[in-house]
Amino acid sequence: MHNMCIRPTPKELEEFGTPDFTIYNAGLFPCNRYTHYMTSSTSIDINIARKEMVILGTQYAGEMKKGLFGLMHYLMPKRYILSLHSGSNMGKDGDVALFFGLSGTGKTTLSTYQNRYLIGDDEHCWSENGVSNIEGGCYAKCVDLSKDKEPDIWNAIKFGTVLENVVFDEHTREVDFSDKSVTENTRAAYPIEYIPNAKIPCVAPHAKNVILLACDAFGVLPPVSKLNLAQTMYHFISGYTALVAGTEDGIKEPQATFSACFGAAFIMMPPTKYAAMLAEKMQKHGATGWLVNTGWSGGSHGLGNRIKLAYTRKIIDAIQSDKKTYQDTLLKLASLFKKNFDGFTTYKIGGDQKLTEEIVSAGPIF
Ligand SMILES: Nc1ncnc2c1ncn2[C@@H]1O[C@H](COP(=O)(O)OP(=O)(O)O)[C@@H](O)[C@H]1O
Ligand SMILES: C=C(OP(=O)(O)O)C(=O)O
Repeated sequence: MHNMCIRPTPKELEEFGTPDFTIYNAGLFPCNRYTHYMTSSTSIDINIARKEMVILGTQYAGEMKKGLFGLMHYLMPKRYILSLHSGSNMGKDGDVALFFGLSGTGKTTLSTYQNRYLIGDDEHCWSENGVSNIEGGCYAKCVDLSKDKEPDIWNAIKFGTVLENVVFDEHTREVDFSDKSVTENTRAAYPIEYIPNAKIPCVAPHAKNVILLACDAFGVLPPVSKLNLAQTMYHFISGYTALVAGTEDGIKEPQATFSACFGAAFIMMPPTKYAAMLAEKMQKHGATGWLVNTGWSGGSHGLGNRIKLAYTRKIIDAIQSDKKTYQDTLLKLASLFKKNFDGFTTYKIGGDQKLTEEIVSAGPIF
C-alpha cells in the first residue's frame, strides 16, 4: 500500500500532525460471519464520521486503496471536484485522456504507454484546475505479463515493487507470470516513478478525450464508437462490461455486468450526480467521448478472440491523432464523390424525381 500512496517527504512528515483518516487492517483476522447482514468472513467497514476504516478477513492490498477511493467519492464532490474511476495519460501537446472502465478492461494497460506521459492508472480527480492522480503508484495485473506486450510494466517490476499472489521458483526467485494457481488476480504494486515517462507530480490539464472502456464478451460491440455528450452519459451511467476471470472471485466465464459510473462499489451518491458533473466538465472543456471495446470480436467469448492489445493501442492512437489532417482528407474525398455524382443528378432515376433526390441526399453531407 505504501508503494501506491503519495509518500510525504521527511520535511512533510515532521509537520504531519494528526492523520485525516486511519485504516485498521487486521487482514488475517476474519470477521464474524454470523453478524447480521454478513455474507462472508471478509468485511471492509468505513465510518466517515469517525474517519476510520476496518479491514477483516482479507489481505488483498486492493481493499485499502479502493476503500479510500470510496471515501474520495464522498469527500470530493462536496468540494465540487469530480472523482473518477479512470486511468489517465497526456500527449506531448498536453492533450489529456481519461480511461474509464471496470476491473480488467484496460485502464492500467492503456494509460501506461511509452508515447504518452502517465498521470495515473486508476483513481483521479477532475477539478477546476485540471486532472490529478489520487495515488502515487500503480497496481498492475500481471497475469500472463510479457515484456513484448507491456514493456513499461515489465520493467517496473524491480527492487521496491511488491508482487502479490504470484508464484515463483524459491531457488532462482524467478516469477512465473503464467501461474494462476493462487488466483488470476496477481498484482504488481510499484511507485509511479518506476514508469519512465510518468509525469511527476501527477497533475495535468483538463481532459480532451474521455474514453469509456468496455470488455464486451458477446462480440457485438464495435471496436470503437465516437459518442455525443448524451451517449457518453448513457454509457457512463450504464457502466457496461463483461466480468472476466480475474479480480472477482468465482468468475470462470465472462458475464455481462453494469456498474454505474464504472464504479458502483465506490460511489456514495446517486450516479446521476457524478454524471452531471462529468457532462458539465466535458462541455466546458470541449472533451470528446468514445466507447472502446477491449473485449471480444469475431464472435462471442469461446468463438471469437479478444481484440489484440496492439490493435486497441492503434485505435486509441487514432482517437488522439491529428484530427485536422483526417478532416481535410475526408472533405477532399467527399468533394470528389460530389463532383462525380453531379453528372447523374440531371437524369431522372426511377419513376419520379423523389427517388433521384433520395439517392443524391445519400451522398456525403458537408
Ligand atoms: N485489447 C486489449 N486492451 C486492453 N487490455 C487487454 C487487451 N487484450 C488483453 N488485455 C489484457 O487485459 C488486462 C487489462 O487489465 P488492466 O489494464 O489491469 O485493467 P484495469 O486497470 O482496467 O483493471 C491486462 O492483463 C491486458 O494485458
Ligand atoms: C484494485 C482493483 O482495481 P483494478 O482491478 O481496476 O486495478 C480492484 O478492483 O480490486
